Amino acid sequence: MVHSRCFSESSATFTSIPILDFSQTRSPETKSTFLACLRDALVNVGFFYLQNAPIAPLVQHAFTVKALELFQLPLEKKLEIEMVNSPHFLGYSRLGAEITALKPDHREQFDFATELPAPGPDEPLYRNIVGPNQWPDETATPGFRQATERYLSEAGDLTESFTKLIAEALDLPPTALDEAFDRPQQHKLKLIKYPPPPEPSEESSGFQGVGPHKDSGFLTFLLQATPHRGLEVQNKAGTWIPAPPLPGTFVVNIGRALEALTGGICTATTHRVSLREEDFQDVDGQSLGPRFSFPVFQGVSPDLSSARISLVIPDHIRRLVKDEKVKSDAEATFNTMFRGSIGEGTLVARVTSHQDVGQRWYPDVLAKALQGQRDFQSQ
Ligand SMILES: O=C(O)CCC(=O)C(=O)O
Ligand SMILES: [Fe+2]
Repeated sequence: MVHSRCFSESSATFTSIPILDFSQTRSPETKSTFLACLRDALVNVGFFYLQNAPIAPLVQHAFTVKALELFQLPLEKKLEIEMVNSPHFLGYSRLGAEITALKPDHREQFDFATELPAPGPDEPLYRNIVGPNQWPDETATPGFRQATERYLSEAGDLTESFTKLIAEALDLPPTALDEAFDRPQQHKLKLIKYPPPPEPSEESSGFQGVGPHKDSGFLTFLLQATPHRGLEVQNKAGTWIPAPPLPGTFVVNIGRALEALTGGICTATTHRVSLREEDFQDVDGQSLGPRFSFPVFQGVSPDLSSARISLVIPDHIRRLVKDEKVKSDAEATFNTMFRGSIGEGTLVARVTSHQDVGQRWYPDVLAKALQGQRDFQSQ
């Protein structure tokens, strides 16, 4: 079985991904069941499917249509908003431009975010992970910006409801995590296209959609917009568990910021997208075309550090956490970097993923990050 409704407790060596139903949060009788399932997913799995999320299907649909149109623009139009122009890591990344776990990802993507101004010159460098978007030419994609901002705004409201639910699932007051966020808070929306993998060959073997990684933010809300399989989640025994798209659901997962804030009680789980030829075909062997997925990464205040946050998590919740170390901890080199401020850790993660942006805007940070990676590997 690939996934399960939350009937019983999972363990850190989960073999299925729980399904939570957001509509249960609306009545006091069912909310406690929801919170129990959420608690289990937070401490053991780090991933769950969410049904009945309050993002209107029409808003999802309008955004998806516009997102697919955006990918159809000619390359020169996309390059007008190439990410390398932006010190805020927003804009277009060509196929293969992003690196995860030391290898290029076989995907093309656009990064957008809640529209906010760039930081002032006196603010810390890492605050530049927040800043204004590069929007595509409105005449080339009429209505794109509006549909995207609408979607991101509804997703932003959902992140706020979830922040309260997570606090409650940890038996904390609903507002306990509020201090982790800026007002307004910037969230990121990534539009991703994974073209079908090249014919298997010597060079293409080991092609990755996106390599094993943990997300940097608080929570991620992922819309799998096509029926392809490929997303996989690693349990603490190191086994990869598939997370295929379930119609009408989002895949929600915990990022490093939430893990750091809760001192590791909530677990940020490693995941990847594999590109297998068979995942790009339907049951009759017909091509499904490219895979599209749209994650929203819930941001936190870049100034936040685990040293500054005073969360006292009750003992009975702490006791739920089994002290199992994952056997292969992807990108473990980032672990120590999240001990400073989250903004600093995130900037290091970004320059390592987008080295062209790093080279242009943050050459010193990039040099240090690459040295850190080399030192880690030679240990
Ligand atoms: O495409 C997906 O399904 C997952 C993408 C992902 O994990 C990421 O971009 O962080
Ligand atoms: Fe991810």
